[in-house]
Amino acid sequence: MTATPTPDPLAVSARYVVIDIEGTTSAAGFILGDLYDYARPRLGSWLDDHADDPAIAEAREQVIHDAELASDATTDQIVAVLHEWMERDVKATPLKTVQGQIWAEGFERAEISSHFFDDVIPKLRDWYSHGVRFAVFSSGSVASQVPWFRHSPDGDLTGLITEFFDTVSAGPKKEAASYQAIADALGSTPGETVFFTDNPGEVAAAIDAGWQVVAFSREGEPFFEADFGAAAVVTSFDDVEVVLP
Ligand SMILES: CSCCC(=O)C(=O)COP(=O)(O)O
Ligand SMILES: [Mg+2]
Repeated sequence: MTATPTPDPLAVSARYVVIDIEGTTSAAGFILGDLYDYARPRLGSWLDDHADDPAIAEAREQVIHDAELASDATTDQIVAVLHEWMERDVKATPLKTVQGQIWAEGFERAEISSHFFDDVIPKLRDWYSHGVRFAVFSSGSVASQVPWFRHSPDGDLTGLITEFFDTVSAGPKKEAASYQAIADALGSTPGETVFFTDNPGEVAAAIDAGWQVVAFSREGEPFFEADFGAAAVVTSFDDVEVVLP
């Protein structure tokens, strides 16, 4: 019997691997299920109880602006917009700010936990042990990214992550300038930095910034078998081998 040859892993030479979360390290269904279900009924009271927090006040103003609500819009009106964005998984920064604070409290209370595909954590640990360093760039706010990695099913992973970036600290994920800002913050060059993501728009922006990109096409995820343009496409972290330059 002839054995089916195992394709060689995709070889990537990089100092920094910057990772997206939803669709790349973790299932969209888990985030849109467990996490969204946790946030949805808590949005209104969170907005009211934290009205003095400048980040929440700004989020409120941004929703009013983006959804063209009246300047004196009620909390219920704002929550209706947030619910509608959640329905469509719109990656709007004000939504991510409010969700992120709610989730951070949920993780702290052990009422929610995170999810990683089986192939992810062993590879993060292996590459880290060989000197590769990691950063996160997600639409989810840094306030939620940190506990997401701290409360993984395999323990605290935050020691593996050099820095966390979101759309507030780095900028929109579909703009090349955001990737330049991240490389600058990491003290890395675009050429020695690789972005792992599932989103074709993010693939294009990172390539525009001169980064290496690995596109994740995972079965069951929103961008499975999408057109990833010039990027190398894989289905799992097991399909990749990252080595230092
Ligand atoms: C930190 S868990 C919540 C992640 C989230 O809200 C999100 O929108 C993730 O989107 P990504 O940019 O990682 O695809
Ligand atoms: Mg994603």
